[in-house]
Amino acid sequence: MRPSMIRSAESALRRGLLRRSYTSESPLPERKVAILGAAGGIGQPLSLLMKLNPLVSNLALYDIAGTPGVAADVSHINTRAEVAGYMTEDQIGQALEGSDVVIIPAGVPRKPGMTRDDLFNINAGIVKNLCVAIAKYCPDAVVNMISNPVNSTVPIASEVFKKAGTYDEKKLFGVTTLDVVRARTFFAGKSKSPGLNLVFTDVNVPVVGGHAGITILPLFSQATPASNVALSADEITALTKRTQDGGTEVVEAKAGKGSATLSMAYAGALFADACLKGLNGVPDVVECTFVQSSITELPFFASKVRLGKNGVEEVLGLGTLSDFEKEGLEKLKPELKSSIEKGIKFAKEN
Ligand SMILES: NC(=O)c1ccc[n+]([C@@H]2O[C@H](COP(=O)([O-])OP(=O)(O)OC[C@H]3O[C@@H](n4cnc5c(N)ncnc54)[C@H](O)[C@@H]3O)[C@@H](O)[C@H]2O)c1
Ligand SMILES: O=C(O)C[C@H](O)C(=O)O
Repeated sequence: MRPSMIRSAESALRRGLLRRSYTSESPLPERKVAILGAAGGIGQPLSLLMKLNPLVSNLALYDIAGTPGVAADVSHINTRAEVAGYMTEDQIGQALEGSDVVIIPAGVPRKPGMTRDDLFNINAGIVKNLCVAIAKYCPDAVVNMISNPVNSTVPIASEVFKKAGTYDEKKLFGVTTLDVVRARTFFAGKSKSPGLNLVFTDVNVPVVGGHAGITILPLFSQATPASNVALSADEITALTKRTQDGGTEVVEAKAGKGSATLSMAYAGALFADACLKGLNGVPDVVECTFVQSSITELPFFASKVRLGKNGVEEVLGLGTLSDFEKEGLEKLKPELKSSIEKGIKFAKEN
């Protein structure tokens, strides 16, 4: 199908989304999306948002607890996707079989005072087992890894897939979209300053590196639309720090009740939608994401990536960096390298 046909079908469906159900006459391709960890804080709103996405024809919701209720609830929404819930481990094969995209928000979230790396001991094993099942039941699927620490869970997944002989570096993505969403919001928030008038939904800011503390490097020098008033060095430093600490800001505000769930579900849905568009042949779909990369000396790195019919079509370069960003890039490398190596070591030894 031509990309223009897909775009107009999508737009027609979006316009009618809340008024009528999808009919089988639509030219959109069949696409199955599986969410692993679907009954959790992220999983539930993400399941809702994927049910609203007209590109999804089948939605498989898997969790070790609570999925029947979430699946029954979401399934009553009159949109295209057929919903099925799966709970016990012997059902994971049914959940995964035929999936085009698998989204993984399974695992424990942070509490105040913890780093994302403190989640490694529990989440590494969860992610490893889920990836073993993906390699077995849907080896060709595009994988969107949300579970933290992303800087290590993506390398774990790559090693599991290598061991199984199914690794395709074009199909494994660490989801860093929430960093981009935050950078956009905080940058556009500057419109409250005299002389700036940025519309939140028009703003874009690339965020590169990884997904933890200083490894999150927003490139405000490349923000679009460019503001007509240069931000001061102090303002850029403050915006950068707020983006890097965005997760911690939410963890502290939730005071022991978890980390970002609603904004993450929004970000996860945006990224999955971009992957589906790429698979469907829509041209010029570009998102920042943590992938196998050769744009720095590190084997995995988040940068702008062009998405296509086979997943990654092109890993785009970093562009021109300011001196402040160059310094941030050098500072983040040791931490990111050690998180990547920790994940690889775990997967090799377990
Ligand atoms: N990438 C990001 O930007 C980002 C943002 C926010 C949160 N996160 C991470 O996402 C993860 C989930 O966060 P949350 O707030 O939804 O946590 P949560 O505790 O609310 O939900 C996690 C869900 O995973 C399920 N689960 C646990 N083990 C499982 C398994 N083996 N198979 C299937 N499901 C399993 C649990 O039953 C639970 O429903 C955390 O690791 C968190 O740090 C990442
Ligand atoms: O901060 C966390 O622990 C969750 C997530 O990685 C986030 O950025 O919100």
